[in-house]
Formats: sequence, C-alpha cells, structure tokens
Amino acid sequence: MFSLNGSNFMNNSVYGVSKTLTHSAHRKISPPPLVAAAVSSNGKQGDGAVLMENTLKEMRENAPTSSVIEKDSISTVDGGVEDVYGEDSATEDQYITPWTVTVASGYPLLRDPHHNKGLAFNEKERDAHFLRGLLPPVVVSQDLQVKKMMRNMRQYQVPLQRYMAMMDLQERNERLFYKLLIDNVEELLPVVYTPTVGEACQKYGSIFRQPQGLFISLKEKGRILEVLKNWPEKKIQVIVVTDGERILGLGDLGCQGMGIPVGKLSLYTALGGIRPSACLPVTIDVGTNNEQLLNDEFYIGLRRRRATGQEYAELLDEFMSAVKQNYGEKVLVQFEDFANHNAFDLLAKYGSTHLVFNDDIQAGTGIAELIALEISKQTGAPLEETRKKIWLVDSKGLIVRSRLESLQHFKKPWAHEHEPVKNLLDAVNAIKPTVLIGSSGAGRTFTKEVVEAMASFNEKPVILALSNPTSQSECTAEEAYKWSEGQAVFASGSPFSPIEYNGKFYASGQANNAYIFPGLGLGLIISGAIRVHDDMLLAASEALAEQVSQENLDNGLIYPPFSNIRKISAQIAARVAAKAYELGLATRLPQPDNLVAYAESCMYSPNYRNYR
Ligand SMILES: NC(=O)C1=CN([C@@H]2O[C@H](COP(=O)(O)OP(=O)(O)OC[C@H]3O[C@@H](n4cnc5c(N)ncnc54)[C@H](OP(=O)(O)O)[C@@H]3O)[C@@H](O)[C@H]2O)C=CC1
Ligand SMILES: CC(=O)C(=O)O
Ligand SMILES: [Mg+2]
Repeated sequence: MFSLNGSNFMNNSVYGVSKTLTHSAHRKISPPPLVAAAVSSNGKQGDGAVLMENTLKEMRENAPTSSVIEKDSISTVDGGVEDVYGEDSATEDQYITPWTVTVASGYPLLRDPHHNKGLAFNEKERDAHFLRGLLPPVVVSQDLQVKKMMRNMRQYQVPLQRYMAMMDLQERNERLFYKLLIDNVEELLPVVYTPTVGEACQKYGSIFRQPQGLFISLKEKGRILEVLKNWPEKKIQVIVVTDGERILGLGDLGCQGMGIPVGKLSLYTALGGIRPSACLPVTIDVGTNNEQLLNDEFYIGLRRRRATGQEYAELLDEFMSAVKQNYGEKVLVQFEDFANHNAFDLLAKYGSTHLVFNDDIQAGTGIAELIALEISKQTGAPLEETRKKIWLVDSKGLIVRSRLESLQHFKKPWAHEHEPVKNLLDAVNAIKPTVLIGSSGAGRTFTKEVVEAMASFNEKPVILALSNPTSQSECTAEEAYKWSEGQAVFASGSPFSPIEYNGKFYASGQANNAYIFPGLGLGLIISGAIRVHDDMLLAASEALAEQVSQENLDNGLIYPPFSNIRKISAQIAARVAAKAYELGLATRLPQPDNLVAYAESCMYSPNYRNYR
C-alpha cells in the first residue's frame, strides 16, 4: 500500500561506518560491515548503495589493520583523536579521501537532522545508540522541546533572526522543526514564509550557512541528471523550482531565490503532510540582472547577466527531461516565482508532458480565468460571457479592446469594449466593481481615493491586496478598514495583525496560495495523477470555500483560519483526487472509498519515532 506517512527506516537496520564511531562508540572496532545500505527514506537500498560499497572497498584497502585501530581507539594525550586516515597530516597538495559517513548511532546520530531527537532520546535509545555521555542526563518530551523553542523564538525581536533560528532548527532536528511549525502555524507561517522569507532571500548571501536544496546553474549544463543524483533522497514526489527572476514582489533575486522553494516545500510538509524526504527545492541559476547582487561580494550565484532565448530554454528543457528520467512521470513540479515572460511559456510547454503547475500565474491572471470558469460552471453561461464580468488593469491602465494589438497574449482575452482609462482610480469609478484584487507587486496602489470609491458603491467592498511581501501590499489592513469606514471585507497576501477601528476589532484574512498548493499536491500524489487540470484547481478552491464557516463570514473573514490547515488540506486533497479519478488522470487504483480519510492517513506526522 502506498503510504506517505513517515519512514520505516530504523537506525539498527542500517550499518554505518564513521571515523567518529570508531573512536566514540566501539573501543574495539569490528570490521566494517560487508553490506552497506544507502540510507533512503524507506530504508531500502537506493542507487547510492553502489557508491557506498565502493567507498567501503576503498576504505578497507586504505584502512589500517585492526591492531592499529585498537591503538587508535585510545585518545591521545591532548584529548584529540589520532589521525587514522592521514587527513590532518596530509599536506595541502596531497589528496585525501572524503569519507562517506552514514548514520548508525552515537555522535553522527545527533548530527543527522532526519533522526536527531536531542534531549528527547530516552534511556534505552541512549544505550542502544551509543549516546551515553553525549547528552546531559535529562530526558525531555518533544512537547517540552516545542515549548522551549517557542519561548526562545519569541525572544528574538528581529523577524530575520527568527527565520534563521527556524532554518537552524530544520538543519538540526527536522521533526522538531515540523512539530513547531504545525503546532504554531499562525505564528510561524510569517517567519518561514511571506513576509520574512522575502527579506531572507534579499540577504541570502550574507546569512548563508548550510546549503539547502539543489542549485542547478549554467555550469551544470549537460550534466543535470548527474546533479539530481547527488541529492541524497531518491524518492522525490514534489519539486518546487524557481529561476529567481520574480521573487514575491521583490523582483530579480537570482540564485538567492532559493529561500522560496525551501519555504514552499516546508509548507507542503507542514500544511499538506508530504514527507520532507519526498520534497526537493531547486533553484535554476541562469544569472541575474540585479546590479546590486552582481556587485555584492557575498552574492552566491553566477555573476553574469541572465541567459535568455535558446540558452535559457535548453537548460530548462534539460532540467525537465532529467526530472522525468530520474523520478518518473508522477513527480509534481511546481514552477515558482518565474517572471511571467517565461512562466506562461514554461507552463504551456510542459503542461502536456509533465505533472506541472504554477501557483503564481494560475493564481495571477489565472485568478481572472478561474473566476470566469467558476461563474461559467455555476451559471451555465459561456466562458466568453463570464470573462466580460472581469476587468483587468495593468501599468498602462484598463485593458480594453483598442489596446488588443499591443497586449501580451495572456491579457488578450480580457480586452473588453470600453474607452481607454489610464489609471486605477478612474477604472474603479468607471467599472464600479464589487471586488478589487491586487496582484501588481507594486505597494500602496490601493490609495485612499480608490478604497473610498469602492466603499461608495458597495455596502461591503471586497478588497484583496495579494502582493507580497508586506512592503508590496496594495494597502494595509488598517488603511482598508479606515478608508472604507469599517465596510471592507479585506484579505492580504501577507498577514496583518487585527486592527481596532472606532472601538471595534477587525481581523483580516490571508489570501495566499499556501491555502491551496499543499492540499493540491497531496491530492495529486495520493491519486497518482499524471497531469494537472484546471478543474482540479477549481475543485481545490471549492473545497477551501466550503471550509469557511458562517461564523467566519459574520466576522468578515472569507478564509478559514490557518490553524485548521491540515484538515483543510485533507479536504482539498480529497476533492482534487476525486477530480483526478473522474477525469481519468489518476493512476493509483482502485480509488479509495473515503478519500478524506485516506488523505489524512497519508499525511506525515512530525512526532518522534521510537528507535530499536
Ligand atoms: N497572495 C498570493 O498568493 C500571491 C501573491 N502574488 C504576488 O503578486 C504580485 C505580482 O506577481 P505577478 O503577477 O507574478 O507579477 P507580474 O510582474 O507578472 O505582474 C504584475 C502586473 O501588475 C501590473 N502592474 C504593475 N504596477 C502596476 C500599477 N502601479 N498599477 C496597475 N498595474 C500594475 C503589471 O503591469 P504590466 O503588465 O503593464 O507591467 C503586471 O500586469 C507579487 O507581489 C507576488 O508576491 C503572486 C502569486 C500569489
Ligand atoms: C505567495 C506567492 O507565491 C507569491 O507571492 O509569489
Ligand atoms: Mg510565488
């Protein structure tokens, strides 16, 4: 049976060979095990086993005899360890072997984020896994660890410090990281995701400590399959990939965009229950046109201007082919934060050959298309008619018929008959919309006059300021409520704290694709879907809308609280999976009777596992 739930991997089933183990765990070392299992998430032998066996062979040939090892196991006078493999004594021009270390127990176990439990290792585990003395005597529960981490986290005044503390935790103790995130999702989402992740990407070069995710640059052209094989996990189910050209509303951050796939995938796990080992963050580095980064001595990416045209297309094509070759037909690839001059082409090109979607454009101009599709579905009116209910404004003003020739192709369906209107305020006054959605990436474009106009012809104007991070929000929650005199139903891409206006509290919602993609991804995976269809996105939106209670609506909230997100994701996953079966795009047969229960049963739990 297919299961996403945790891993079967137990430390005892994996033999590890490490120099540290030689010294700290076994005073008399037994010969290296004859069979080395490459550590894969399910405990089975992966491709890496071959590499591991080669390393062992090499190690045996180079290793000292057992008598030397016995001598070696005695600490030297100054408390250090003897240089068994000659690494320390080798001069800089001599070659040394980068020994492969797999985790079995002892010190490396404490350094392995996938299995480390810190002070939560119990007495039995401390004995069985050579941890005695490596930890102070106290044994604590995971809940107490969460409590302590949250207390520490709240002491940081600067959001970026919280982000770095969370990233450190992810690198140190993965399950604790996810437990923290799941149990405190409303408080920590703004830390690992928007808005703080935006600042982290801007400063990624300076705060860079441990590499996260896979960096594929033009240097790797012709070798991308090899690069994918360097990634330690073999059973990848979701890839989030960016080329860093449109990071939130912050523009081109080049290679430093990596924070986004890392953050999105942590939400796939925390919010959607996809196993962390099944997630692969990727940044494609084709250069950057950001002069500031090109001149920044700490910039981590290629120091060249962006590749375009054929050079760009070939790299992306090699990547997409390698992904399919390495992980199969059913790996989900989410394109993230590509500039729209590439995003639409990539989606069109790979939509029919790969399991791909783009949560920006399928929720950007895509928002308009999905709303039109949904109205058409609910009313039976033709799509061409329902599109006419939706008007778009770009940097040049209202999108109208007379501009048709000069419009990018994705704007053309929205060019309706109307005289030209140059700015948003005039457009709002001319169209008198009931809902105003901002995804301009340009902060403060919903001015006082615009909000007042919305409030003048709507009892409850719906105002959605989707642009991220907070600095790019079209208006703040306070502005929306104040300028509309408390009438607005407001939600924003990055969260705002509740606002007090005229003695009343207004809590706004977070209109963010994070509600959708984790559940969508889970639904695609549990059904074994081979393509993403627009109807699946609609099914996901409908499932989300059904989670909004009357109480939420009465409080002016058009989104359910994030605190229920795992239940919401299971509902979304079930609806997406059902749609995949209905459309004949599901390959995991037979269809489970109860898709919600099945989705829930597949979700990763961050609770610690017991080790034999
Ligand atoms: N909340 C969420 O879940 C999501 C939020 N976003 C956010 O949306 C923002 C935009 O992303 P994306 O659509 O990919 O960006 P793009 O740059 O592709 O598109 C921005 C659009 O806004 C228009 N625009 C820019 N400035 C103005 C202005 N002053 N007045 C009117 N229109 C303007 C541009 O016009 P022109 O074409 O003429 O240049 C363009 O059509 C980002 O901040 C991103 O973070 C994105 C995805 C999901
Ligand atoms: C939320 C998101 O995907 C964005 O702002 O780009
Ligand atoms: Mg995005």
